[in-house]
Amino acid sequence: MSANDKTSKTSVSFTDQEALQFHQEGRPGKLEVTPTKPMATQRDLSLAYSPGVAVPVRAIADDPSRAFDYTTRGNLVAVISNGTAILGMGNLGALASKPVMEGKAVLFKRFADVDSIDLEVDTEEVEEFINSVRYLGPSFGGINLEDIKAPDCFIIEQRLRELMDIPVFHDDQHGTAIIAAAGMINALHLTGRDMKTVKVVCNGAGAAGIACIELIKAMGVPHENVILCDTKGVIYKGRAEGMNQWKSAHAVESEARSLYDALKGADVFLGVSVKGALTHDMLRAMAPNPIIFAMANPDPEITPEEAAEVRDDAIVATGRSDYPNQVNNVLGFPYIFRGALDVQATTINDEMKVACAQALAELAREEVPDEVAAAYRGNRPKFGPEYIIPVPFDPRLISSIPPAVAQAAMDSGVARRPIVDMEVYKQQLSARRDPVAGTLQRIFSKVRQMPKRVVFAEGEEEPVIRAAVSFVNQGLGQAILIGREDEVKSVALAAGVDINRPGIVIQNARLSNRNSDYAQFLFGRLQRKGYLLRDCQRMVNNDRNYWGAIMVARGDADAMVTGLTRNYSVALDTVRACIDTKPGHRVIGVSLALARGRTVLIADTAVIDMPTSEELADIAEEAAHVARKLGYEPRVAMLAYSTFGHPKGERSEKVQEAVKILDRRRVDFEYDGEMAADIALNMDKMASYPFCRLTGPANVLVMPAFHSASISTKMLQELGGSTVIGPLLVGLDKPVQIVPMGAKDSDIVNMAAIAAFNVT
Ligand SMILES: NC(=O)C1=CN([C@@H]2O[C@H](COP(=O)(O)OP(=O)(O)OC[C@H]3O[C@@H](n4cnc5c(N)ncnc54)[C@H](OP(=O)(O)O)[C@@H]3O)[C@@H](O)[C@H]2O)C=CC1
Ligand SMILES: CC(=O)C(=O)O
Ligand SMILES: [Mg+2]
Repeated sequence: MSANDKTSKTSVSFTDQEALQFHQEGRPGKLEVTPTKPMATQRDLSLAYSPGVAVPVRAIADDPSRAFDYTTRGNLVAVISNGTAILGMGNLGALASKPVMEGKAVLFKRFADVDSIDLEVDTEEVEEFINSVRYLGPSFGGINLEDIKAPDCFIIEQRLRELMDIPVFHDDQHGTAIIAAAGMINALHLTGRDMKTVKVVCNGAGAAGIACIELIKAMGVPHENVILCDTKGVIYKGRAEGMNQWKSAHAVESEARSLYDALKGADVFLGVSVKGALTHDMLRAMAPNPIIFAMANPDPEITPEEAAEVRDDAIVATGRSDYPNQVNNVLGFPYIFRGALDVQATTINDEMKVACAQALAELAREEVPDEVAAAYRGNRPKFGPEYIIPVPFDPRLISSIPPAVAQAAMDSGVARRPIVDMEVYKQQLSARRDPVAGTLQRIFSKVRQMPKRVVFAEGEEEPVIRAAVSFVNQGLGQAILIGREDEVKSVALAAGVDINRPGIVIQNARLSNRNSDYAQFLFGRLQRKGYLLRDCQRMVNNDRNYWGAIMVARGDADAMVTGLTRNYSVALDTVRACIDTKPGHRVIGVSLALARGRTVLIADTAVIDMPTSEELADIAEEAAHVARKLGYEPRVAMLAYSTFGHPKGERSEKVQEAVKILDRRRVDFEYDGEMAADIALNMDKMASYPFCRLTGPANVLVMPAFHSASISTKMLQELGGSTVIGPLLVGLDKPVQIVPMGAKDSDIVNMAAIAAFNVT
C-alpha cells in the first residue's frame, strides 16, 4: 500500500509519485554541504588547509573552547537514528530512516538556521549505538537522537548525556513532550481545567509516551491521574506482560484494563501510538469537552473529521500540518537547539524544556501576524479550540522561543557563554529567518483567498503539467492547460501524474469555439502592423502563447504563465501583441533576490535595453510599487559604477538625471543615487555619504541598464547562492509571467501564483 493510500485525509496535496520526484530531482536527497569561505586562490587554500589551518589547530589544542570560534561546531547538530521507530511506521532500519533524518536536518536550517547533518547508524545493539556516537562530541554542538525505539532510546540517551559534554536530546521524547505540554496548557485553560485535577490517558508507552507523561507530571498533573496504555492495554500496578522499568514507573492502581475502560470520564487523550487507535466508542466515553491529542504520524489515532462525527465539544490536535492544531515536535527542536547552541549549553535540562513549553503556549495566545494567517490559508487564527498552539510557519517563533530557552539555560547554570544583551539577541534571531519562504507564503496565501483561473500555455510539457496539478492541489485556483487533449493526457500518463481532477481544464485552441473570435481580436490589434487575418488565424492556431494571452486579454482567464520552451523576449513579444501596457505604467522585469536573511528587488531585468533617464525613473517607480505590493517598504538605490559623482561617466550622468526626475515627480518612497552597489547595501560604507537620503540599506536596486541587471542577477544566483525569483513581468494591463527556459515545475508553480497574485 502506498503512503497516501494509507492516509485517511482526502485533501492530501501530493501523490506518492510527487513525493518520490521531490526527493529525486536535481541532487537526490534534501541537503548539500556548502563552504562558507572562498576556496578560489592559492592563498585561500593555504589558509583553509595546510599550512594556515595549523594555526587554529594549535589554538584549539591550547584552549578547546576556541573550537566554537574557529570551526562549525557551535552551530552544528547531528540528527542520529538507527531507524527502529520511524515515525509511526516502526522498525524499517537505518537506511530507510535517512529521508526522515535529512528532513529533520533541513528543518533545523529552515526554521532556526542551525546547520545539521544526518547520521544513520546501522545497529540495533544499544552498546554499539552508544559507542558509535559517544566519540563524536568534538564535531558537534549538539546531538538530536531520532526515531529510536523504546526502551532502547531511554538507555541510549541517558548514557550519552552522561558521556558527552554537549546537549543530547531525543526529540521523540522531549520534543514531543514539550509541544504536547504547551498545547495542553492552553487546552486546559480553554476548557477551564487545572493541571492538578485533570484526568489523562496516554496511549503509547514508548519514547514519546513516557516523556509526555513525565513532563506533564513535572508540571503538576498528579501521578494517580494519569493512566498509561500500550499494545497490551492499561499499565496497572502488578501487570507483568510487556513491561519495562520505564513503564513500571508509571503503573497505577486501576480497575481499568483496556484503553476503552481507561478513557471513561477522562479529560485528556494523549495518543503517541498508531493510526486509528482511538475509536468512536472510546471518544463517546470521555468527559465533556474532551482534549484529544492524536499525535501518531503520519496518520493520527483519530482524525478531526472522525472525532467530529461523535463529539462536537472536543479540542482535537494531530501531528499533521494539514489540520488545525499541529502538535508536532517541529515546533520545538529547531528553537530549543538554537537557544542551547547560542549559550553553548552543556545540556538541555528540564528548566529549558518547561521554558520552551510555556513560551510556546504564550505565543499562541497573542494576536497573529500575516504570515501566520498565510499558513492558515488566509484565515487568521484566533486563540481558541482550533488554535491552541502556534503553527510552524509562525515567524515569531525564532525570536521568542530561543531566548526563553537560553534564559532558562543561563538561570539554571548550564550556559557556557551567557547572552549579554537579550534584546540584541532577539534582533539577531529575527535576521536568521529564511525570507524566501515568507515572501512566497504571503503570495500563496493571498491567492488562496481568491483563487484564479491561470493559463499554463505550454500544456503538453511535463513540468508544466506537474506544475498545473500542484497549483490546483494547493488551492490556488483552476489550471488551464493549452494543448491537444490526447497529447496532454499521454504525457501526464507517462509521467504518472493524475490530471483527472476538478480544477484542471485542457483547452485545444484549434477545437475551441472561440477560435475565430480570438483570430479577429488579434487581427484588430495587428492589422496596421503588417498582418493579414489569415496570419492571425495561423498564430492563434499554432502558437499557444497567443491563445493563452488572448484568453487573459479577453477575460476568459485571469492570468497566464509560460516561457519553458521559448526565449524570454520571443514570449514577451507575443504577449505584448495581445495585452496592452497598463495605463500610466511601463513594462519592466523585476527580479527578487533572496539571500542570507535579505530580500532585494532588482530592476529592470527583462525589458528596456539602455534606459534613458526618464525610463530609469519609471523603472524606479514600477519597482517601488512592486516592493510595496510584496510587503516591503521600498528604499530605492539608483545604481551605477560611480557614487555621487565619482568617477565621472556618461551612464552615471544618466542615473544622476534620473534622480532629479524622481525629485521633480515628488514620488512617495525613499530613493537616492547614483551609487555603487556596495554603498547601497552596506550601511557602514554608506556612512561616508552622510547626506545620502536612504535610511537603511537599499532593498530595491535600479540598474543603469539591462545588461548590468541581467549579468549581476545571474551572477548572484550562480556564484552568490542567492535564490532569484523572476524576472517578474510588471506593467502589463493583465497578469502574465514568463519563466526562464528549462524552469522546474516548482518554479512554474511559483510564477503561476505570482501571476495570479498580480504584481502589476
Ligand atoms: N507528533 C509528534 O511530534 C510525534 C509523534 N510521534 C508518534 O508517536 C508514535 C510513537 O512513537 P515513539 O514513541 O517514538 O515509538 P516507540 O516505538 O518508542 O513506542 C511506540 C509505543 O506505541 C505503543 N503502541 C503501538 N501500537 C499501539 C496500539 N495499537 N495501542 C496502544 N499502544 C500502541 C507501543 O506499545 P508496546 O510498548 O506495547 O510495544 C509503544 O509503547 C509514532 O506514531 C510517532 O510518529 C512520535 C514523536 C513525535
Ligand atoms: C514527528 C516525529 O518525530 C515522529 O513522528 O516521529
Ligand atoms: Mg521522530
